Amino acid sequence: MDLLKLEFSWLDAIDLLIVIVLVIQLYRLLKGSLAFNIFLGLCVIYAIYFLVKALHMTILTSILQNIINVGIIAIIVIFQPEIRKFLLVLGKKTPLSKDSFFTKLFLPDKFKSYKEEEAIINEITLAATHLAQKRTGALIVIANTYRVKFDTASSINIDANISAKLIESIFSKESPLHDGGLIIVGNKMLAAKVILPVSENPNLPTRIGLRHRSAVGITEHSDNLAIIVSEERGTISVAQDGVLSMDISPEELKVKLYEVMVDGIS
Ligand SMILES: Nc1ncnc2c1ncn2[C@@H]1O[C@H](COP(=O)(O)OP(=O)(O)OP(=O)(O)O)[C@@H](O)[C@H]1O
Repeated sequence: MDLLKLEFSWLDAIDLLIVIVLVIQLYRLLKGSLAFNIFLGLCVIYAIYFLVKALHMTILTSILQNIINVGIIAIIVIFQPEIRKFLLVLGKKTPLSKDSFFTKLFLPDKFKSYKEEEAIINEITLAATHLAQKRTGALIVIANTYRVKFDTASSINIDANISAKLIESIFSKESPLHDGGLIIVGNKMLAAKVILPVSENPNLPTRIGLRHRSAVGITEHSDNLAIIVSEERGTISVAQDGVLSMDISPEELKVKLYEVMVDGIS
């Protein structure tokens, strides 16, 4: 009997832990995005529903019950990109995902490739630092998958190795490729002059323009990291998960790039 009780309490603890982890993941995913406000609105509706139910207010309870029933479908439609991303994050943390501890343990040759990634990180950081010093605007997207979707109508395919000098020349004001974003996937620069989706998040600072807004936009529904060099202020910023971290140092940029390109954290 006691054993049964113990088992129950363990299960309860695990249950609670899983719920906490899921809520934290959900919070991290939605933080700073428009969906976060919708999420808060839904929490308020749920809270009111439980309150009126506890108070036995039958009419209000049945109205809210109906709203919640329809709301499940609405949630799936509204949060479709977030749900997709949430599942992606969960998949990444499984023991068989490509960046997991177990995979690295049994596939030690993954470690060998870090040298190449370190070199790439240094090149990108160097380029961003030089561009910031020269107050040359730039927008670089580090995409985590080859399936990255971007508008190809105006973009130019490059498929080149990553080098600081090439990145700097792409964004130099005389270059025909300097407008728009540069897409990097793995160890290649895939395309330049890419038009990115502009974020409609009303919580972004009003002083930022389209370069920063489109950097946020491309990270809102995908696993990308976007690096922005401000032409106006000569500073480096990054966008990730729809959140903009402004005016970071080259060292901080390096850490971000490590997280994305080596640790596979996003
Ligand atoms: N949708 C877009 N996708 C990619 N790049 C864009 C997009 N819209 C604008 N840009 C780039 O941003 C440049 C304009 O930047 P703008 O001054 O509006 O932004 P900002 O965030 O204030 O940046 P900065 O601090 O460098 O001035 C354009 O010349 C173009 O290169």
